[in-house]
Amino acid sequence: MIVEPGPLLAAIDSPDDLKKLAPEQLVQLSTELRDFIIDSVSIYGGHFGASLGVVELTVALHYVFNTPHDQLIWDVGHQAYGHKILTGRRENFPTNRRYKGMSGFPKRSESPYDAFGVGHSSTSIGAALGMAVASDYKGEFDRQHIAVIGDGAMTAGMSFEAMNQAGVLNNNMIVVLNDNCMSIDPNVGALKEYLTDITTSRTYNKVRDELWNVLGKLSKFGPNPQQIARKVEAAMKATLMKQSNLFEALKFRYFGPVDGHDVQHLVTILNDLKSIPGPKLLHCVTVKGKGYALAEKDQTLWHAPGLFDKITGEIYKKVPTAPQPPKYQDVFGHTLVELAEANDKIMGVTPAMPSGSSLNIMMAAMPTRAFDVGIAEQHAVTFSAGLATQGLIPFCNIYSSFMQRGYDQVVHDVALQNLHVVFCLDRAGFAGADGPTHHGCYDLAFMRCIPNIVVSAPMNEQELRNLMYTATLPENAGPFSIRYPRGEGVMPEWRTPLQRVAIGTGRVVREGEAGGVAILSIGHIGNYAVKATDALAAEGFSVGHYDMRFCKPLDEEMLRDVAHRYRAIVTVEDGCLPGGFGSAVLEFLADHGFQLPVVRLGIPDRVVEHGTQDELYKECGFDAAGIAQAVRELGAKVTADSLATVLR
Ligand SMILES: Cc1ncc(C[n+]2csc(CCOP(=O)(O)OP(=O)(O)O)c2C)c(N)n1
Ligand SMILES: CC(=O)[C@@H](O)[C@H](O)COP(=O)(O)O
Ligand SMILES: [Mg+2]
Repeated sequence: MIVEPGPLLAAIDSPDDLKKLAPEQLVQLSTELRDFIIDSVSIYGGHFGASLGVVELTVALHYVFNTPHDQLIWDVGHQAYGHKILTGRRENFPTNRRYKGMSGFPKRSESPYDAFGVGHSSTSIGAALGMAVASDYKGEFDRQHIAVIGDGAMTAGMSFEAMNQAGVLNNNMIVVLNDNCMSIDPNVGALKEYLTDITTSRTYNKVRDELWNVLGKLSKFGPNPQQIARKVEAAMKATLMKQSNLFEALKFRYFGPVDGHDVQHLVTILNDLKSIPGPKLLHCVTVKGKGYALAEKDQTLWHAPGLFDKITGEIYKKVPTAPQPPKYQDVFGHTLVELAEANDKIMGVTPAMPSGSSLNIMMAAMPTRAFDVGIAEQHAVTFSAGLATQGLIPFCNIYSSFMQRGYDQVVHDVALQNLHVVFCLDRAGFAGADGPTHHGCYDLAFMRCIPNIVVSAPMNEQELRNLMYTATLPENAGPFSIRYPRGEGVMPEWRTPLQRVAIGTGRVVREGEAGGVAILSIGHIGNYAVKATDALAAEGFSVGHYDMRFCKPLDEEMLRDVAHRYRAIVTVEDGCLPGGFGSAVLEFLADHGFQLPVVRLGIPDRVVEHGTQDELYKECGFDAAGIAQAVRELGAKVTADSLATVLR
């Protein structure tokens, strides 16, 4: 189905076309842009509420600034659909987030208007500052640098690290704070409360009105940035000094709060800000999901709802014909509550992903024992370390790719002190449509090189439950990592009794013929190996399959048996090949003098783009067909090699 743009939007192929419109037309354009986003996301999917909330901001920013010469950086980038539509990519929306199609996030290789590649949050201010400093260094003093950042993303340390530097430099940059009081779930923390206080404070509203009166009068006398800036400063000092302002304290000039849905007012303000030198912050108040009533009402559900009927609001779900396996995240959420009911030391921690991780189940059941710490992965890890020093057992649940942010804390705060923190790394392996920023490729590799830590991955729901239980036992009171992928497992009946797993032991899934090929897998991807061995068995090819379960410590006894029994090994992991599980197996074999051939299947050493998980497994050769083919080829090779040896 083709989504038809309204007449004004249809005429816009780039921001140059937008600039031909009269300011009064921007309201109509915003309506058309919003309709186009609603139509497109309902049919093709993607992130929803965030883009609806910044429609007017997007129009105003591209109307006022000379993009891409002026650099516009979207934080996270899940709100940039309007930006993509106005910058020549309207017709690409049928391919949004699809295999080989348009990325769901701004991406430098996709468009010159995408000034910075994003997906992870809280990078925009630092990137904009770097660009601003570079512009000044190169003598490009006419360039503007604009970071658009949400109130959720603002809570991260990175944002404050960047503002801390920007505040004492005089580079030309504007931070647009898009404050909708929401992260994916409701935003949390003292900063959120502070922003709400400013928004509702009478003093600030008075300041805002006075300020813009001053600016309005000044602009009649023509553009004289220094003069305007000095007068604005004086006006602000007179009023703002009466009440401290966090951003002012960081030496940003603070403007707002303003209505982020008043497009014409935004145009006026942004035009004024253009001529004020130095770091500035414009605080815009917006509504996530604006213009689609259901999305305004349940903002978490409509953050990324999947396909839906835009008239009825029905979100399409597959109707199951038989009991379905649960999502791993839900097995985590329910099992954690079950464990915590039996053990009062257990706590839960998530950096801003209560719904995505299903920690919200524990937050509802045990509000004093489960914490959303905001978008703050580093802090989530160190906070967990602090809890652990006091004898508690925190389950710190972080998406694998976001854990990249908390790596030093895992090493320095947890592992070096051998603290009992359980890391549950959700979305490990290919994330799917979110693409390379969100694929959890590296955790097996970056966890297994850390001393003291146990690195594990369950092949199914029962294994996840058992590993979680095992991780709480006193004999395992050190760092313990459990990784599992996005989506469903394989066991509709998953509420199995909790059983202890011996650390560093694998499971025999299928015995193969001696002298043949063995598959060693880790984690959920082992289920694809099961399909491969079934297919091979049907061809009369007997293959062994071992679910190794632990990447560290490896099951050395099992590896020795395998190395003696089989003539070749295929390793399979939904993680990067350099340094990952296959590498660990190779290290073991080399260290112990085994010389059998090994083929490693996993995520290659290149950027793998977005697509469904199955499309990406196939592309990288470790879907069931790819695994079976690797076994056939290796089997044929070792047979040919041994024949050649006999003949020699
Ligand atoms: C480092 C990191 N942690 C977590 C996320 C997941 N995430 C994506 S959007 C989002 C909420 C962002 O809230 P805000 O910046 O206020 O934007 P809004 O969705 O409200 O427009 C979160 C937690 C992420 N992308 N990056
Ligand atoms: C933009 C972002 O980082 C999140 O919205 C992410 O897309 C959520 O991923 P899940 O859908 O896997 O929870
Ligand atoms: Mg927000």
